[in-house]
This record gives sequence, C-alpha cells and structure tokens, in this order.
Amino acid sequence: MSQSTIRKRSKRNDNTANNTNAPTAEQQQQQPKQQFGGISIWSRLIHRFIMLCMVWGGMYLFYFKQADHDQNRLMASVSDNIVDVPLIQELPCSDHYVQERTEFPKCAPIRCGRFVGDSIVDEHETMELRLLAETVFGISQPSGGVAIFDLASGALSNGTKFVNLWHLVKKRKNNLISKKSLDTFHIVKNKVIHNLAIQFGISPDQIHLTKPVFFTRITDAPAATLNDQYWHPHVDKVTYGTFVYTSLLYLSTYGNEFKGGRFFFLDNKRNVTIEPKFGRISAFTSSSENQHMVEQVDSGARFALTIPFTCDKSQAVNIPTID
Ligand SMILES: O=C(O)CCC(=O)C(=O)O
Ligand SMILES: [Fe+2]
Repeated sequence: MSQSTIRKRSKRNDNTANNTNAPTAEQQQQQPKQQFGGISIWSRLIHRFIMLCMVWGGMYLFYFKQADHDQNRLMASVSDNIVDVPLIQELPCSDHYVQERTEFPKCAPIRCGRFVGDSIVDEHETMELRLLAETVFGISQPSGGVAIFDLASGALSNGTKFVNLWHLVKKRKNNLISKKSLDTFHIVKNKVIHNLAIQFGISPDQIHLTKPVFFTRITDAPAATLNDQYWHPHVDKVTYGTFVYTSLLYLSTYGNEFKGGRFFFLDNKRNVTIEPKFGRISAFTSSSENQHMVEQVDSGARFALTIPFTCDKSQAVNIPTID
C-alpha cells in the first residue's frame, strides 16, 4: 500500500477520532467519492493487478514445471541411494518379443521396462572390476575417446584397431587379469541375473550371457573411429543383434569423476535420465521400448561395464578362465 494512502487513512482516522458522533449528512457528502471502505480505487486496482500477476505467475510456473516433467525425468540421480529394492519403471513390450516368447517362453520378457539398483553389487565387487578396467586400459592406447575391452573375445582397443588380450594372458605375456577379478565378474553377473528374473518374470537358468561383454572408458578425446561415436540414440537389440536384456554396472560417478556422460532413455514424450554412479546397476529389456543414448563426456574418465543377456543358447558366450 502506498504511503499517501496510509497518510490519507490516518488523516481520516484523526477526523473520526475528533468526532465522537456519527458524521452528519454534510460531512458524509464531503467524504471523497472514490473511497470504498477506506481504500482508494487506485490502491484497489494496484492490489488487483498484483493478485492477477501472482495468479498468472503461478500458472506459468506450473505449466513450465509440468512441461519439463513431461520432457525429462531424472530416474536416478547421483545423490539418490537406491538400496534394498530396485527402482522399477514398467513399459509395454515392443512386438519384437512375440516370436521370442514362443521360442523361449521362460526367458523372453513377460513384463518390459527398466530398473536401477545401488545395492545389487557391493563396493568391493565394484572396486575389483574398476581396478580390472583401469589395469587393462592402462596398456590400451585408443586413438579416440573410447577404450573398449570385451571380456568374452578379449578384444582391447589399440590405436584404431584391437589386440586380443586373452592371447597375451594365455601366453603368459602379462598377468593383467586375475582369477579374483574374473570370479568377481561371475558373482556380479549372477546377481544381475537374479534381479532380471525377479523384475521381468523369467527363469534365471534360461538366460545366457551374450557378446560383447565389455568395459568402456570414455574421455572427451575427439572420435577417431565409428566405435568412438557412442552418443547416438540406439536400440541394443538392433545394434548388437542378440541382446534381450542389457545390464550396465557403472564403475565411476557422474559429476565427481567425469562431466557429461549421463544415460538417457528416449521415451515418446520425455527423456528419462540415469546418472552413472559407482556400483549402480541399470538394467532393461533391450528392444525398442528402451531406446537410449549416452551424453557426450565433457571431461574426466567414465568407466562402465555392459553385461548383456540372450535367450538363445546358441548365442551364449563363456568367459575364459584363469587358474
Ligand atoms: O555406458 C552406458 O551407459 C551405455 C552404453 C550403451 O548404451 C551401449 O554400449 O550400447
Ligand atoms: Fe546401448
């Protein structure tokens, strides 16, 4: 309320204080005509205008929040700690599974979707696999921003090509991979299978590891090969052929060890974001209901392990053993 209004009001109060009796008809006629209940018409107009602005502002904010909510949803942020029960998003399955359901009824998904869990794999297991990745990538000199090591085939990025690490290990030319880290991998894989079976209503003994089972280290170095262009939207079943379930174990933390590099599910009306976090499992059915992409890494090094599964035993792979 303006100061002049306050002044006017106190003046009026003074007048009434002096007059103990009700105002005479003459006095009433002298009252300013533009006052209602003691507030000038201007004050009322300003008051109404402010109220209107507040209502419009509120509606505008609500609309924007709603629009943002429709376009993007942060499913799992780094500050979230998803323990005990995984966070699940169920989705209608794509038609891809129709044939798989008849061929592999205990493996093809009955329900589709995705889940995220931060306590499926423990800290020691994650650390063991992170160390494996760091050791292996220590001898890899990729030409671009992506270093890949496929645990199944042994292929390790080297320049614009690959070397076979298993050949080197078997020839005892190095001891980069220990039995302990491979045992840890199998423990992690079995934990993931257990969770996939629960979430997607399948039999744990009917899904099989398929290739490639790969570690990645992504930096901001410019792309030199097609493999380096990891940021394109894709559907894993189309890209890799045999995937029915994709699981990812993050071995480093977004915002802490690297910038950029978030994972986005590209749903019809919105993106659903997973922020990679050390020890976090993100798993999903691999068909078009889960189209996704990885944001470009701006700085630091992003480590992850992809563990994919198939229903088709003929597409299964074994990880070599070490004694
Ligand atoms: O590393 C990730 O978060 C996902 C990688 C991915 O989508 C892929 O390799 O197909
Ligand atoms: Fe993918």
